[in-house]
Amino acid sequence: MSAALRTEGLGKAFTLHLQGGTHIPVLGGVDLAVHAGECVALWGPSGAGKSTLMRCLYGNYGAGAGRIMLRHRGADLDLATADPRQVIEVRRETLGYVSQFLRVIPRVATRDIVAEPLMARGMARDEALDRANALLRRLNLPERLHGLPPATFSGGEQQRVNLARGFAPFYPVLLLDEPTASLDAANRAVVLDLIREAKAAGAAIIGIFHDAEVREAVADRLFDVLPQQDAA
Ligand SMILES: Nc1ncnc2c1ncn2[C@@H]1O[C@H](COP(=O)(O)OP(=O)(O)OP(=O)(O)O)[C@@H](O)[C@H]1O
Repeated sequence: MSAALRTEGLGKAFTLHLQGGTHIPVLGGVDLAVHAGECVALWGPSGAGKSTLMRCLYGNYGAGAGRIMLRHRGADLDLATADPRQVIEVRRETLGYVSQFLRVIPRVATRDIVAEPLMARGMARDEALDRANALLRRLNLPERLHGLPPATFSGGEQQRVNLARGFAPFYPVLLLDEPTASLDAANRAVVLDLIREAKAAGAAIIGIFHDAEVREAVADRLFDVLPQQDAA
């Protein structure tokens, strides 16, 4: 069976235009393949490029080299060369991303932020809000907060809003950047269950998990991200 997501020779470097054009190679020759129902943990020292790889996979950073082949609508699509319209469609249907920090949309209530990706797929508003509230409850976010914009929420509360939004629809490929970093033990356990359920439903998951307990609980294998100076 073909991988849900695979990279071929993926490379990424940054050029610091304000620092005399300093060139920083971060990723080179990355060949990663993740299949349905498995969770791969990115592994490597601080600064190796794990978050950069995640952002390339989601299309937030353009790839400098190589291909990012995503199984989308039954065919392989190269995200490295996909046009913006395709990227929007891919993010709606196939590829989810729970980043470390919630990007707060001013004045939008928490339950609407969580329900939005469901409605984008055509779910009726009432049903989407029910699912949003249920997930927020499961993540122990107090009911009184569901109707408020999350701008003033604590770090852990915002992370749970982000998680509820990321797990609300089923994504065949899900990227998780430190999904439990700001959470207490009880909520960490809920997130582990959500990850296990997504895997059981067939999601291919790529994660950065600094917490060893979390990593050992959900990751099927590690993928080494090597600092470029070491890899050269
Ligand atoms: N937008 C950017 N512009 C310039 N350099 C960047 C940019 N983003 C990341 N880098 C550099 O790329 C390297 C890899 O950073 P990245 O955040 O991907 O590492 P990481 O493996 O996720 O680290 P950590 O485990 O500490 O979070 C670092 O040297 C960082 O300074």
